[in-house]
Amino acid sequence: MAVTGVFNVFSVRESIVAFCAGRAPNHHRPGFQNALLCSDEPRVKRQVTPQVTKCDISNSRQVSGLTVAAVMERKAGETILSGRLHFKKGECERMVLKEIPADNITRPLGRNEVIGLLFRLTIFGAVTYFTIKWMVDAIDPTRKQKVEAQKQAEKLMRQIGVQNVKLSEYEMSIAAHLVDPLTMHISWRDIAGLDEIITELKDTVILPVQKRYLFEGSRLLQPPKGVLLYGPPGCGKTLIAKATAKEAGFRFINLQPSTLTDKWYGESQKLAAAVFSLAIKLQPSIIFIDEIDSFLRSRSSSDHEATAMMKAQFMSLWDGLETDFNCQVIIMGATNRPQDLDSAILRRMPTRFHINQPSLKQRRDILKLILENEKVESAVDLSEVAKDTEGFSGSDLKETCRDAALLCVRDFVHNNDESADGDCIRPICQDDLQKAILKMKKSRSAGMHEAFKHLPLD
Ligand SMILES: Nc1ncnc2c1ncn2[C@@H]1O[C@H](COP(=O)(O)OP(=O)(O)OP(=O)(O)O)[C@@H](O)[C@H]1O
Repeated sequence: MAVTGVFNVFSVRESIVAFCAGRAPNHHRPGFQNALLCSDEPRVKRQVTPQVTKCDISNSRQVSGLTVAAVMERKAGETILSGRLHFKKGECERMVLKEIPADNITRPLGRNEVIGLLFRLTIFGAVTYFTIKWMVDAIDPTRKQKVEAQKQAEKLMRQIGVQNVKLSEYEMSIAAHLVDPLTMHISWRDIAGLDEIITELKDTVILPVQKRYLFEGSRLLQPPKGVLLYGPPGCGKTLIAKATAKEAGFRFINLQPSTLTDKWYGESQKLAAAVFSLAIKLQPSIIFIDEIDSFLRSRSSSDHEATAMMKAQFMSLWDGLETDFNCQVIIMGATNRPQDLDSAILRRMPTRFHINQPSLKQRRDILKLILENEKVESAVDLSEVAKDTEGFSGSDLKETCRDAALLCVRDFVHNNDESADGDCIRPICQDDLQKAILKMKKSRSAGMHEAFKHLPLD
């Protein structure tokens, strides 16, 4: 077996020693010394010349596999010999030595050497960086989720016609929550009984963005950067936010607070920053945060450090929007519990709309809208239904109408041939609506706990 090695060998005056790289000359291995001309014997000394081609090394196994940088100095300060030694078992096969002027060792590095060194360092750095990144990616439990989000985001960006906008990895994961305007069919027409709020929203939020030229000269008349919709559940807050985005032509980022809670330290802050940078890149845009109280509730000492930092960062990024007068990004929050919101957040949401339980007239309007395209008997008195649905939210009214319509289908299925034409389903009558109202009242009074009491727990 041939053993190839490059060795450091140097002589101090008349004695020649060999050493492994990184070892002091006098700490070399004995075997190495024997093999590598590291003796004061005249025979060996003679061999350390460029002319020597053969050398007996009985102990070569000790250096097997060792590669050592080689410098050989015959007489201190005079000439330096460097060479590559090739060993076969037991003997030195070839020894090529060439003379290097001593200056070459002490002179500063040349331009090409520096470039070469930098090149090697760059390659080494890049390889290290990508290896570490690959390892971190491999052990990241949310990686699959991130890849999915990225694909979804790319698809949505194409759908909303956003091109040539470069997004970071974090912005991509937020972009997955963009709402495709094509799938957003909500308009003002789909909201009943909230005309006053809609008019106010149009004037305070949409107008300053749509007719910017009217407001350009004034800092006072800028669109609000924060809008809060508050009121009981199911009364149309989300509906209003979506319709605002649709009617104003804003891009709509439906931000789920859970998106910002990442296991990895520091990731949440990067994601929070990405929400704002993405919204700015896509402006005019609305960042909609449903149940904003769950995310930006009053800060307390029991808050996790990462959560507290993320909240603080969210607020400071929000302030950034406030100071940029050309920025067309609005944060719209919806909550059922405004009292739980952090006061610093409330201050940033000066434009507030209270969307309360619908009044009698509002309920009538909502019922009319919900049943607009359904088959309803002409004798149905919606005012009567509105009276009987005191305390119902818009969502309850919708559910009631759905139940009434289902009663018609059920009747049809039980009393008729299923293969018959769907046109035979009878229209909704007053009685259906009354039954549905009763059912809804029952489930409302029972409450959630009662409703789930009898469900098995597993
Ligand atoms: N004013 C309304 N006009 C028409 N439909 C309404 C109205 N209010 C509520 N609805 C119906 O109720 C559903 C739920 O409304 P929405 O999601 O906007 O309520 P929300 O106030 O955001 O509720 P939550 O606080 O639980 O999120 C809507 O999809 C819609 O069908």
